[in-house]
Amino acid sequence: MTVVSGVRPVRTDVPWDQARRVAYRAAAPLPIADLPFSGAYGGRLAEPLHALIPLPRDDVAAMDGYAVAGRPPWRVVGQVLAGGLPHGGTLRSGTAVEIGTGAPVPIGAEAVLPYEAATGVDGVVIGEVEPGRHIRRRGEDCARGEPVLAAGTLVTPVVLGLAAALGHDLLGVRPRPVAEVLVTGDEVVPRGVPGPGRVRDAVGPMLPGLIAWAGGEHLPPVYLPDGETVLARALADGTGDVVIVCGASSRGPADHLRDVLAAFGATVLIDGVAVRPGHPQLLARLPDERLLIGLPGNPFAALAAALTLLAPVLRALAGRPEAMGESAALAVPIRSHPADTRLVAVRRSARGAVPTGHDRPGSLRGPALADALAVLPPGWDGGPVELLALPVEPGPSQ
Ligand SMILES: Nc1nc2c(c(=O)[nH]1)N[C@H]1C(S)=C(S)[C@@H](COP(=O)(O)OP(=O)(O)OC[C@H]3O[C@@H](n4cnc5c(N)ncnc54)[C@H](O)[C@@H]3O)O[C@H]1N2
Ligand code: MOO
Repeated sequence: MTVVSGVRPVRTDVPWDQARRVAYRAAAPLPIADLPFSGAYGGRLAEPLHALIPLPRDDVAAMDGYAVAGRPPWRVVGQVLAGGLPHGGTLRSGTAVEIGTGAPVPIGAEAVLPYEAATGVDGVVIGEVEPGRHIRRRGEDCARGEPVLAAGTLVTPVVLGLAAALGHDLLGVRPRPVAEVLVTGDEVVPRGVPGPGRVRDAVGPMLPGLIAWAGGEHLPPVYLPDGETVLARALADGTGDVVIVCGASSRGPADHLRDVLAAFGATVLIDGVAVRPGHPQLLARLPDERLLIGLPGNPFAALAAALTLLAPVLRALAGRPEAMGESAALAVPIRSHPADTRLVAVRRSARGAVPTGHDRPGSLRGPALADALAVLPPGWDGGPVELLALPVEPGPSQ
C-alpha cells in the first residue's frame, strides 16, 4: 500500500440514518410477475386470490360409510371411492352406496351413515341419520370466482396450499429480488481451516440468511482473487437485481472496487457511511441499472453494512415497507462516538438491551450472541436508542 505521509483523504461519509433512506429510495419495486409456487413463496399477492373452482368442487362424503336415500333399511347397490367412478344415475329411496371420504355422493343421497353408526347384514344396512349429515356441499367453503385472500397477503406455506386447492399453479406476486454475491480476497478461503496468512470466509455464509430475511434470494457466492480484471469481468457477466461485493471496499492496493466502478461508468450513490463498524461501505448503480453494494471485508463491518444498505435495497425491490426500528433503553451505559453512529451488538432483556461484548469489526462473536444492534447516534449521551433486529429465525422478516 502506498502511504503518503501526512496526507489523509477527505472523508465524505454519509450520516448513517441518511444512508439507510438513500438505499431504500434508490430501488424501485420489481414488476409483478406470475410465478410458480416456489418463486411466489415469501412474496405478497399482487391481486386478490380468486377461487377457480367452488370448494368443495362436488357434493362429497365427509365420512367413510354409506350414502343413503330415504329411510332405513338401505340395500347397498354399489361402491364409490374417492378418485373412482361416480355412481351412475340417481340413488333410489331405500338404497345406499358404500362411499369413501371425499368421493362424490350420488344424486338423491340425503346423508352419509358412517361405518361406525351402521349395522349391516346380507348387503342391507341400518342406522340413524339426519338429513344432510356428513355431506360437504359443493361450494360451501367458497364459491367459484370468490375472492378468498386480499391483495398484499403474504404468501405463506398455508396460502400456497389454499391456492393449490383452488386450482392455481401460478401466483401474481412481486418477485423476490435476486442478489449475486462476489467474495473477494486472495487470502479468503471458502471452506475448511485456513492456513497461515489465510482467513476463512465469514461473510458469504452470513449472506443467504440475511438476504432471505430482507425478502431476497441469493445466487451461490462466487470467490474472486484480488484484481481489477477479474472483478470487472464478474460484474460484466453478472446477473440478478443486486450485486454484493465483499471486501475490496477500503483504500488499500488490493481494494479495486472504486476503480472498477469508475471504469464501468457506475454512479456511486454512497461512498462511506459515518458508522462504526462498517464505514467503508458503498452503494452504486451500474449502467444496466443493477444496484451494487460494497461490504467491508471485516465480518462485523460487513454485517453492519448489510443491515444499513443491503436490507433497505432488498426491501424496496421486494415492494416491502421500510423496516420499523424499535426503541429500547440500554441496561448499561455505552460510550458513543463524537462523529459516527455506533452499532453495538446487544441482547434484549427485561432490564433493557445488554451489550454482548467482543465488540471488534473483525469478529462476529459479539453479534452471534446478540439479537439486535443498538444504534447510538453521534454524541449520544443517554436515553432510549433504536434497536435494529438481527435475523435470528429462518425465513423473511415482516
Ligand atoms: N487506510 C485505511 N485502511 C482501512 C480503512 C480506512 O478507512 N483507511 N478502513 C478499515 C476498515 S474500517 C475496514 S472494515 C476495512 C475494510 O477493508 P476491505 O473491505 O477493503 O476488506 P479487506 O481489506 O479485503 O479486508 C479487511 C479484513 O477483513 C478480512 N476479510 C476480508 N474478506 C473476508 C471474508 N469474506 N471473511 C472474513 N474475513 C474477511 C481480511 O482478511 C482483512 O483482515 O479496511 C480497514 N482499513
Ligand atoms: O468498517 Mo471497519 O469496521 O469500521 O472496521
